[in-house]
Amino acid sequence: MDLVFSGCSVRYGERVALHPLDLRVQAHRVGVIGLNGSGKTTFARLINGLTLPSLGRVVVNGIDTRAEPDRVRGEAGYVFQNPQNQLIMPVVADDIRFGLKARGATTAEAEQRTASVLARFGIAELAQRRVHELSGGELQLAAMASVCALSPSILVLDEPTNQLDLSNRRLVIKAIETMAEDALVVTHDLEFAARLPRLLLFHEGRLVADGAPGETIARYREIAGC
Ligand SMILES: Nc1ncnc2c1ncn2[C@@H]1O[C@H](COP(=O)(O)OP(=O)(O)OP(=O)(O)O)[C@@H](O)[C@H]1O
Repeated sequence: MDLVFSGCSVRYGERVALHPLDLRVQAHRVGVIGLNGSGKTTFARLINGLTLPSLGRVVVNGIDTRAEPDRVRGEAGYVFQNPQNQLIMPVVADDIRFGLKARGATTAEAEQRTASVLARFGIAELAQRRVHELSGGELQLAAMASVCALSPSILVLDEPTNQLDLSNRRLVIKAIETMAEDALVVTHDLEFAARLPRLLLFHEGRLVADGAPGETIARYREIAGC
């Protein structure tokens, strides 16, 4: 991925969620850590134009998020913190097909790509399952499959291991670590963060560290006082 943030800030009324940020991220994998409310999700949402900067600009693989919102959504897929809010159809395979057809796939293409992405994430048996009956890990994998079906170059994942048991957590981490797409992961899971090559640390809406996991997590522990 090649992300360029230039003088980029986000305000919600009087509240500054992100102070002016100048940053370039050229990486295959990057993690984002920080305390609750530090600006991680705000930062992540800028990448596919879900949030637009109040000032400045964000350019993702050469695409300006404000100028070309549709293109940037195709380039960067976003997996939400609560995947049950993301899967809008009641049945897993229908949700994936729906997304593909909404982007112009024929019925045959949608069938083929749905089967292939479910197989890729090892969840072919979930095709006909009802979304609201899935476990947390199954839901997370289904949401990732649904986004990857649309062939983004970058996947932005907001707390993908949140509330997963050890076994589902391992499955989801493996899926992220082995995917060909670039991935930017917002996480409170420091064991997982430590496996990523580069971490960004946010504090009170500012980027306060950017580097290898050891030093960045150490800085985070100082900030958190533990
Ligand atoms: N839509 C919104 N309207 C008003 N304030 C918002 C909105 N979204 C976020 N904020 C505020 O912006 C700040 C940063 O929020 P953000 O969600 O980016 O933090 P975060 O680091 O992702 O937190 P968490 O770890 O709790 O998910 C917080 O003070 C939050 O209350």
